[in-house]
Formats: sequence, structure tokens, C-alpha cells
Amino acid sequence: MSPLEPFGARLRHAMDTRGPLCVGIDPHASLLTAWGLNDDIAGLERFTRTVVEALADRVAVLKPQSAFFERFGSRGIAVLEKSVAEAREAGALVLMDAKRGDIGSTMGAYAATYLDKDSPLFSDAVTVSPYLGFGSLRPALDAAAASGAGVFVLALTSNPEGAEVQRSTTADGRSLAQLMLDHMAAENAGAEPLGSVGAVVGATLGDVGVNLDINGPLLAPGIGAQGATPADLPGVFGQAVGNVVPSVSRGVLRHGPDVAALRESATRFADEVRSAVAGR
Ligand SMILES: O=c1ccn([C@@H]2O[C@H](COP(=O)(O)O)[C@@H](O)[C@H]2O)c(=O)[nH]1
Repeated sequence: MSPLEPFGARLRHAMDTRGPLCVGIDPHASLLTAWGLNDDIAGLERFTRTVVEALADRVAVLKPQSAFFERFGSRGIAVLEKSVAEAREAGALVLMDAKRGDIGSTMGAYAATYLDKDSPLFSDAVTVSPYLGFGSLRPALDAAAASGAGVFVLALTSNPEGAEVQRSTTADGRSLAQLMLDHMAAENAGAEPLGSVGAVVGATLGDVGVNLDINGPLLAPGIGAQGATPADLPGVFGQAVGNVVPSVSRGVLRHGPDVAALRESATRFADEVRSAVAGR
């Protein structure tokens, strides 16, 4: 199978044509109930199908949260597989939020799962954790480059607990997050129009005080249920705001199961992002 165009280029095109919004597919048990569905495989399937039908033809990125599918075992994974294929078919880029991170040899197996074009779970990009050492991600970085996929590396996560690790100081005085961001910048050096190695930086964090100039996309979760709003983006990302992919899950999903209401909510977030970025 021929490789895809590099993920960074595909993402840039999607952001320019569809707007940069990413909507998460997070089938929380409480959301299934709120949608009038059972917390079972049929409910999971209906929920996921509805979100894909509502949004895959209009948002740049859909981000299934793997954990919510894994909790149903093999049948949940089958729903996930089908939704990845359907979302990609409808034109959305699929970012698998799996946050994998392990020793390099095991990382190779994760890379084969999400980043090999022949895998049933092949996704346009996957989230990974660098906190076993950035070098442990090499199999994923190489597999992504070979298939035209992307990798989003956790840098500064949206949860308050992340700071004790990510803000800690390394031997050369940089924060651990900055060290990881510098590795990402090195991976993306020279890539045009955008590198394929992205960073995850929470929209909840205020002035982050790190250099976000990585020549790659910046995934910004935390908008909606975690309290951040699109208006916070310029303050968090400064000059780099043009490379931000703002991510919302429950903030949109709570409007289901009505397809029109899901679409309206995504459009509202997208409009708010546009005005925040234009008005900075
Ligand atoms: O720093 C991070 C990294 C990932 N996430 C994920 O994004 C969604 C957020 O869901 P909301 O309903 O919009 O709060 C979820 O899947 C997280 O695992 C994050 O929140 N923060």
C-alpha cells in the first residue's frame, strides 16, 4: 500500500478547509445514559455511529478515546475499528487517543497497532507518552513517518496533577516538558507546511511559560467540561495559536443524541475558536 501524504500536511489542509476543531468521541457511561442508551455494546455502537454521522464530514479531527471502547473488551474494539474506518471514509482525520508509552520493543507493537497502514486500527495519528524517555518513542516516530501518520506527544497535560512531573527541572535547567518539546522540534525540523509530530498542551493551563515553537500541531484538550474556553487559547499558546487543534469532548457530546444539536454545538465551538484566534 502506498504511503499517505505526511500527516502534518494533511492536518494543515484539514485545518485550513474545515477549521481546526477536534471533537473527542468519549462514550462515558453517564453520556450513554443521558442519550437514553444502555451502558452496553449496543449503546456504545449507537453512540459512536451517531457522533461519526454528525461530525465526520465537517470537523478536521475526530479523537476516539480508546479507554471507553476497551472497557467493553473485544466487542468494544470492534466498534472502535469500524468507527475509525467510517470517520476516515467521511473525510475526518482520526486521532486515536490511546496515550501509549513503554520500552522501545513494546512501543514497536503499539506502533504496529495504530500506525501500520495494514492494521485494522490504523489511525491518522495516535497520542503517546514520552515519560519513559523520548527515545523510547522511536518505533512510533519511525512507523508514523513510514506510513504518513502522526504522533501527538504529551507535553503539558490539561490535568492539575501533571505539573509535578512535567514542570520538574532536568539536569540542564529546562523543565521536563520543555525538554520533550525540544525533542519534538528536532523531529519536525524542515517539515513543510507543518511537521507530523504534535504536542499535547492543555488549554486549561494559562500562560504555559515554555517555547511551543515546534513546527508541529499543538493539541489543546480541556475545552468545555474541564473549564477552558476558546477565548483562553491566545493566552495559552501566544504566537503558536495558528498551529493549535482545540479539542472538546463532553462539551459537544452532551448535546446528543440529536444530530443537528451535535452539529450546532461543534459549529459554535468552531466559531468561538475562529473569533478568539482572529482577535488576539
Ligand atoms: O492533557 C490531556 C490529554 C488528553 N485528554 C483527553 O481529552 C479528552 C477530554 O475530554 P473532555 O470531555 O473534553 O474533558 C479525554 O479523552 C481525555 O482523556 C485530556 O483531557 N487532557
